[in-house]
Amino acid sequence: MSTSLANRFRLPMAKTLRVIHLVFIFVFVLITFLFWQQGQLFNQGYRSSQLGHLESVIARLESRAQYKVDNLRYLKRIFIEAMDDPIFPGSPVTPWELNENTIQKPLWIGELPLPNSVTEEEAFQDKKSLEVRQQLNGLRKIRGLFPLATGDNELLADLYYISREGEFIASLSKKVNSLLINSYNPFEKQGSFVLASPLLNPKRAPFWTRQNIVNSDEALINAAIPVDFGGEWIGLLGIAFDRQSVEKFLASSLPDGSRSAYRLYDEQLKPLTKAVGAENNLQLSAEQKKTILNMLAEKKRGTLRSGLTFITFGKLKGTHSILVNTQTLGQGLHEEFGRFSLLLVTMFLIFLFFLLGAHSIICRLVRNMGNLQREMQHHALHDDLTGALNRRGFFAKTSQLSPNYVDYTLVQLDLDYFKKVNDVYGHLVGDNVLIHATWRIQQAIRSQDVLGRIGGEEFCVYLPNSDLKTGIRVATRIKWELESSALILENGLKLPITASLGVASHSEYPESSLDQIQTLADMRMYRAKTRGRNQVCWQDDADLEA
Ligand SMILES: Nc1nc2c(ncn2[C@@H]2O[C@H](COP(=O)(O)OP(=O)(O)OP(=O)(O)O)[C@@H](O)[C@H]2O)c(=O)[nH]1
Repeated sequence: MSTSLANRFRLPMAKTLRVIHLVFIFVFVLITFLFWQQGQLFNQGYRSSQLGHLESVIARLESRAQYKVDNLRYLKRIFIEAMDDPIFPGSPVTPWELNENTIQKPLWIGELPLPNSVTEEEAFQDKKSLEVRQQLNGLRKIRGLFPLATGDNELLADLYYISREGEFIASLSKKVNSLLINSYNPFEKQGSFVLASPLLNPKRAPFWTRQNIVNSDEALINAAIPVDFGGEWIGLLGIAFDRQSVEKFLASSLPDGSRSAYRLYDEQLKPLTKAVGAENNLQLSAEQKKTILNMLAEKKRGTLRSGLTFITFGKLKGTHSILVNTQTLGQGLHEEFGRFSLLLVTMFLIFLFFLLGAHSIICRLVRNMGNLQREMQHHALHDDLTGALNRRGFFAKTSQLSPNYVDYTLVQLDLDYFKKVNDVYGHLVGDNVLIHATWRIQQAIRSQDVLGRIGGEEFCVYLPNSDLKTGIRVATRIKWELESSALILENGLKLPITASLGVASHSEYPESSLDQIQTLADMRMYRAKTRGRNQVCWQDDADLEA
């Protein structure tokens, strides 16, 4: 089919496909936007739910911390009252309390490596011995309360008292004692003691401190309250938490069924505990720490998405610590928001699958329809036997071409004695002669020339940009091509093929239409027949008679 004819059918199909692509792109963008919007809502919901969890843990931690501080206040009162308690007036300090081997005992008296510390012997020989005894009375009284503080309430387990002069340290457990001693740094003069001074703490309020433990990464968290007696600051009453007890404390504050990992950090984001809750060994990177600290400088709580991990963080009041919650994608998917998000993603994928499927089916249908249409068009314009243009196709094509070419020439040709071929050898051989003749004619013409089978054994060749002379030359070449190539039959017999040709050119009658030129060529072809066949005729009767 010629390109212009083919284009007539290709263009609408390309246009239809373009419209289909656009419609599908529009649907895809619209639905993706709706899913994205829904995803944003889920995201916001997830953020606030994570913040809500964090808030609840922070609230529990703060209330537990407050509870401990309230108890410290209460114990301080008992302690001071007990110092004046006449129950043990002037009672001697029993030797086991002074013996260093008694360190295993719940109430241990030892010596902190304070500069200018007073030795035990000195403490009980000079005037200070009374004061020491008074303090021991107070501690005995508090110790009397220890049995009441068993079970879940571990408040008193890590309770300690340090006299201001560092003469003794006393607590329930040997572990806390040794941690306190190890965390003590005489050169820094102990943060707790500085913060307990009346100058820095005129209200004598409880406070929290963090002490590094020498030769380890661990730290001790202290809730402490200054103790004053007789108008003088005499020591510190406190509760010490080592890492395990802080972790226990944190774990007991987590909401039931939490799928997140919580970790407590100090103000510089140095970890105070291991991760507690759902297993998650995430280490905050330097970049993440920087971002979190920057965000915390502006507000108390925040969230951060880091890869597949979601981080929520918030400051704790009073304790100078930061609680960080991390949730991995896997952990999040077990929660309600995670399940909804998974459902949303699955629905989107299903939608995408169906959209792509529908798009491919519709495009295939349109292409098939286009191909079918092209095939039908091809059949409508072409001869099935020879593949050349049929009468309709030939005139459709040449009438399209002729306005572009001022001069054109037509060669009309008719095979000679074709009826005989059919009659003698049968129609099949007749068909083969037609196919063979078409092929031979095509050998004799140029690619821009148009060949059509316009009747049974009748052909017409359109020669664009050609005058009569050229037409005669081409017609003679066709005649020669046909007569010089007989069809070889199955039995080896050579079947000669000849044709009578009539040539007419538009240049002869410039005012004539294509139909008129074709009629003229046809008349000349008949003249060639009557003059004996197998010849080219380009003249009219008048010319011949002349
Ligand atoms: N095998 C075959 N024969 C065809 C086809 N189309 C037309 N014919 C036959 O072609 C023959 C044409 O015969 P005529 O018009 O008498 O022409 P002719 O026998 O070639 O004689 P002249 O043209 O005078 O030389 C007829 O017998 C048609 O049946 C075709 O597609 N296949």
